[in-house]
Amino acid sequence: RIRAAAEKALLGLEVCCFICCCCLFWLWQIGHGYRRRSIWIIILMMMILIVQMMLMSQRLLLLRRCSSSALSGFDTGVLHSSGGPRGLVVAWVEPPALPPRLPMPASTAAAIGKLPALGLPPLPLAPSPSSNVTSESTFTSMLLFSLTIMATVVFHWLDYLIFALVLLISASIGIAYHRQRSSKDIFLGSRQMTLMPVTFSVMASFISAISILGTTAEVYQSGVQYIILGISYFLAFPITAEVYMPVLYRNRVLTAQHYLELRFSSAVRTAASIVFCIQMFFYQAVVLYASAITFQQVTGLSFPLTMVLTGVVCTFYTALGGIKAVMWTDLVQMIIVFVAFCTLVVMATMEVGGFERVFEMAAAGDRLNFFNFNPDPTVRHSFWTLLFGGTGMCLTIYSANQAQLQRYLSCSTESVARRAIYLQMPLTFLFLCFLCLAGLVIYAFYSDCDPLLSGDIVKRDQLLPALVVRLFSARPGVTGLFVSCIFSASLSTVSSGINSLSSVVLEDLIKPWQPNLTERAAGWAARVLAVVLGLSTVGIGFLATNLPATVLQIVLSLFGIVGGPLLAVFSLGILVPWCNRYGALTGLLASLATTLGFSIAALIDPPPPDHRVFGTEGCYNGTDASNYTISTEHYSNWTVTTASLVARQRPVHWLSYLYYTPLALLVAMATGLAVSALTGFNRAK
Ligand SMILES: O=C(O)CCCC[C@@H]1SC[C@@H]2NC(=O)N[C@@H]21
Repeated sequence: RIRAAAEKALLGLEVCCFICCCCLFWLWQIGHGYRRRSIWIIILMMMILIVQMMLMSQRLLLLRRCSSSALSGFDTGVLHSSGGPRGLVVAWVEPPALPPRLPMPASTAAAIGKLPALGLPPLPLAPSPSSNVTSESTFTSMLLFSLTIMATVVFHWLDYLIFALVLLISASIGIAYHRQRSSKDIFLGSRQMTLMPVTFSVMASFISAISILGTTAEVYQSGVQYIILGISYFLAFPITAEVYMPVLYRNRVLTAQHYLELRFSSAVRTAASIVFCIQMFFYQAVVLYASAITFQQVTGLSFPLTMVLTGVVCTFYTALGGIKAVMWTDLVQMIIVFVAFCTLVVMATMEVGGFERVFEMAAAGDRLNFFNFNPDPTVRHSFWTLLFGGTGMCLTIYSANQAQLQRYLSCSTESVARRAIYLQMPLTFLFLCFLCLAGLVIYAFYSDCDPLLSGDIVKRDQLLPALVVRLFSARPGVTGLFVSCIFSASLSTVSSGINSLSSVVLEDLIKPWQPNLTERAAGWAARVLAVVLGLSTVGIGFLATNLPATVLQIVLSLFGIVGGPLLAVFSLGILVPWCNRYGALTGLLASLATTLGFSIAALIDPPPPDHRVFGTEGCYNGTDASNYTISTEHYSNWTVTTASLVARQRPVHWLSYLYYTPLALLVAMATGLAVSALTGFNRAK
């Protein structure tokens, strides 16, 4: 313990010294004429520091595991130590396997067998030390959980190499584009961007660890019907390309909100900018959180460290290179994500017995449920909610979000922007198909023992990393590939988010009050803002540890609750020529109040989960049959509550979260038109 504390203190000291040196060096460089070589020195120092942090953090965790097993009286393994290249600890050897599983008592099996017939999820396993952690779902439990698995997962040098290469590529592109001077360069790449980077950047900006972890978890727990969302792409993207994008492009604005000032008033612009900032802040935080939990699970690095690492790397290249760096790194990162993820899915499919076996298991577990035509709007996912709600959700992302609109505005011509939207459409759909396949592979692997119920993981979002660790931890390079994929997906999203946030804060919130800001000063302000906003996002990311649902559902709800009203105000501007500034402002606020009201009501009185049955028969360790009795008692309360929820008349606030955007559109249109009529339509001054 003393050694661990000393190592920690040393690491802290090292990080502080490094940051101070970098700042001093940077200031000195600015004072003495900037030289490109100096950046490489900083990058090199950073790489050394990162590798050092990784090695030290692993050593710390092994030390901690060693001391905690000694303290708890369990002597579960043997720690082999030597002065090998990895530092203090070289290997952790597990004790002999537990005695074979005993058959489950017949009475217990019968009781458990009846549960699915009642439409209820199966029995959770007996409370074990790890499943106690499951129920906590707090930041502390995440840390505890990480401690239990960290020592068993050892990142091979090849994994580190792959990962370091990915980091190096992103950072170098940032450096290559560091010469952006004005805010127009930094935010719109001087309006010279070409088809390829724009296409991949449009795709990458909203495909992060959230889509990867969340979609796979969604398919695992509720089946493949989520793929219907892909059909909504074929509605939403053409609408974006033909209706929303041209209006914004032709107005030659620097931010999307600027259009709202031209069309309505500065008050509408300011209100919309604040709403956008709130949305993006929380979104970025969840993206960082999602990649950090994967990172922690696979590499063994601590959760706070991975949060800071992700945040710092993308803040660095965003602040340095502006949108050009962001878009070119997006291109590289998206290629890495695509290739790495598809390779992994195919490899995992082979590991679990091939495509046929995956689909067989999925069919047996009722996961091949493509079509649910139930028109009830309170059904979380049905064909209709996914199609219409999904179209609305995609429109909030692709038609009314500065992060995307910035990409269209940076194109050399309108036709490039339009072609980019159409080109990324099939690619995004293809990626969704791979995500759904990955969800089915997870199901095939865990169909007889749900890892959440068995206490192997603490959140559903950890299903995919858990599978990768189980299947590939012995194969050098594969886990590195997976982490690089998650990391690249998140870097591209967070960097786009930081760049768009700083553009909105500078152009829509600061410049109207400081109109005399010179171009050079604005360029520097943009960089400082990127650093401040990037680091603040890391701070907020720590709050994301207590989320009540999967990261995907949380973020898609956020897009509906906050992005829906934003889409509504753009739609009022573009589609409703009679709407005036009063109508637009009231429409925005009324729709925001409505979506917020619905979501708060759903949080207070949540709908019952619509998950399918999870397998547990394979998890029974059989050492103590009385565990089941304890669980049955514990479970009966839950059963009664859930059964009463299922039987209850479904209230309106159980509205599917995917319908928040259509709801916002309806409310904004109605109030916007009514208020415009009352205030004399466009005659109002
Ligand atoms: O991944 C994220 O950061 C947020 C989720 C955004 C969902 C959109 S819908 C279109 C595109 N396809 C996906 O699979 N994810 C994004």
